[in-house]
Amino acid sequence: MGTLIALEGLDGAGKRTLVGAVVARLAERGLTVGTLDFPRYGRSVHADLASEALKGAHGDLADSVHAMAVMFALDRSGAVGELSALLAGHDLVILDRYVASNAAYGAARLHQAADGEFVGWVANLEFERLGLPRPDLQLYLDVPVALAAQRARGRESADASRSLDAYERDRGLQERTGEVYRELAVKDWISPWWVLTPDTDPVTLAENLALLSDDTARRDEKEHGTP
Ligand SMILES: Nc1ncnc2c1ncn2[C@@H]1O[C@H](COP(=O)(O)OP(=O)(O)O)[C@@H](O)[C@H]1O
Ligand SMILES: Cc1cn([C@H]2C[C@H](O)[C@@H](COP(=O)(O)OP(=O)(O)O)O2)c(=O)[nH]c1=O
Repeated sequence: MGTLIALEGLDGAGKRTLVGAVVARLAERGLTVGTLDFPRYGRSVHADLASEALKGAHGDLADSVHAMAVMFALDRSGAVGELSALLAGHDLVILDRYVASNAAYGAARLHQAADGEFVGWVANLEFERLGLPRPDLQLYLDVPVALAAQRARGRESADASRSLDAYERDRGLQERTGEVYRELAVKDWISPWWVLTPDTDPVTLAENLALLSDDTARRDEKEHGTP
């Protein structure tokens, strides 16, 4: 059973880039790593509907914080089998966004904090009702909003398919989302969190993740007799 790690952060924080670098370092160390990105655009009708709504389609769908969160949650629900298979076949599984994205963005839209009603509603919906696996570790890539926005804009001009959506255009929302993420990290919401800085070295991060994966494997062996 692999170690499940979720990487979180604002739009343009550099999540995708960091996952690529860390996976390469872990592979060099001989570890097997599975990856999955949420939302699963092009593979999940719920993810596509949410993305289209953020670009102005589907009437007032994007106006509803809860309806948008349900779309993203149903995308993940459709991936439960795929996640189980990834965990069964790899030492580590790294997710680019997971349940905490729903918690942070939704709470921020509602001007709530991490101890507010919305974050509890997300945990109940996704971990209890939909039965999604809890991550062993959550990483928050803590990048200043201005830097993340600059990177997201740079990506937009390099790739027309990555045009900015309603959340990415809303600087206030990005600021509040960052605050909720930091609060989730401080309270170790659902599982332990590590906060990463913009200059995080992928080599050191990979070393620490390899150590964590060893610990998890040893714990599983002790508890269940299987690595
Ligand atoms: N450490 C970094 N230094 C400079 N540019 C970066 C760094 N990380 C990412 N970028 C650039 O910033 C943009 C957004 O990065 P990306 O990994 O796609 O972010 P995210 O997945 O968090 O939205 C990309 O154009 C990427 O090349
Ligand atoms: C996965 C997920 C994303 N989001 C938000 C974060 C982003 O602003 C937006 C789109 O996700 P994102 O990963 O940024 O997709 P893109 O490749 O289009 O940049 O949806 C949620 O609100 N809840 C979720 O569960």
